[in-house]
Amino acid sequence: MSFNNWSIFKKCKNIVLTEDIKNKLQKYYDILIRENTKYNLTRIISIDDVYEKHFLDSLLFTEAFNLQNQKIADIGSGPGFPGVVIKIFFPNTKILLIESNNKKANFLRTLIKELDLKGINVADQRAEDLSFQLKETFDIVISRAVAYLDIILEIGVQLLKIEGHYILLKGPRAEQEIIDLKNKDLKMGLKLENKQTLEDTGFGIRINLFYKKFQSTASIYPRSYAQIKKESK
Ligand SMILES: C[S@@+](CC[C@H](N)C(=O)[O-])C[C@H]1O[C@@H](n2cnc3c(N)ncnc32)[C@H](O)[C@@H]1O
Repeated sequence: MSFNNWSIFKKCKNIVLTEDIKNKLQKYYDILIRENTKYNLTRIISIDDVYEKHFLDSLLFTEAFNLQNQKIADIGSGPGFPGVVIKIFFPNTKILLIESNNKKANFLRTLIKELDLKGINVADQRAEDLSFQLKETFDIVISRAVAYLDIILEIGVQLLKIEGHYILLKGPRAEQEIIDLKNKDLKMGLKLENKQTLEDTGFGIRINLFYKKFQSTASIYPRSYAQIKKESK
C-alpha cells in the first residue's frame, strides 16, 4: 500500500519533501505495520492516519521552532515519534531515543538499521535514570504523549543544557497541566516561552509547549519516580 495524499505536508512550510524522504516514510510505515503485532506499537494503522496523526503530527512543532543540527533527546519514543521522524526530515540533527521498554527499544534499533539512519541512537533506560550521566548534554529535550506535564518536565530537565529548549507535544489538557504545575517549572529553571495551538486532526486539539532552561536545575531533581508521581495531579 502506498501513500498519495502528500498535500497534508503543506502545513509544514519549512520542510522539503524529497524522493528520499518519501521512500523512507514508506519504508517506516511498512516496518511499523510488519512489527506492530509483535511489539504492540500503535492502534493507528491505516496508511492515511499514520502519515497524518503520527508522521505529520511529529513535525508540526517545527513551524514554531527552528530545527537545524541540534542535539536532541526524545523521551519515551515508543514507535519512534517524534524522534525518528525528526531524523528523517532533519538529517543534521543528532538524536538519542530514550525508551524504557526493552521491546520497543529493540524495535527502534531495527527501524534505525533498516532505514539506514546515522547519528541516531537508542537508550533502553528510564530518562530520569540518565539525568546525571547525561547532565546538560542536549540542546533540545522533546517528548510526545508520555506523562503529565509536571512529571515529564522533572524526568527530563537535567538532560537539558542551560539555554536549551524543552518541547512537549501535548493534547487539549495542556492548559490545565500548566495550571497544575504551580510554578514547578520555574523552580526547576524552566520558563514557558511559547505555545502553539494546532487544529484537531482527530485526537483533539494539539498544543505544543516550548520551555527554555534559564538556569541550571537544583540537584534534588529528579526525585524518585514514586515521589514525583505521588505529588502529581
Ligand atoms: C504512550 S507512549 C508514546 C510513544 C510516542 N512518544 C508517541 O508519541 O507515540 C509512551 C512511551 O514512553 C515510554 N516511557 C514512559 N516513561 C518513560 C521514562 N521515564 N523514560 C523513558 N521512556 C518512558 C513508554 O515505554 C512508552 O513507550
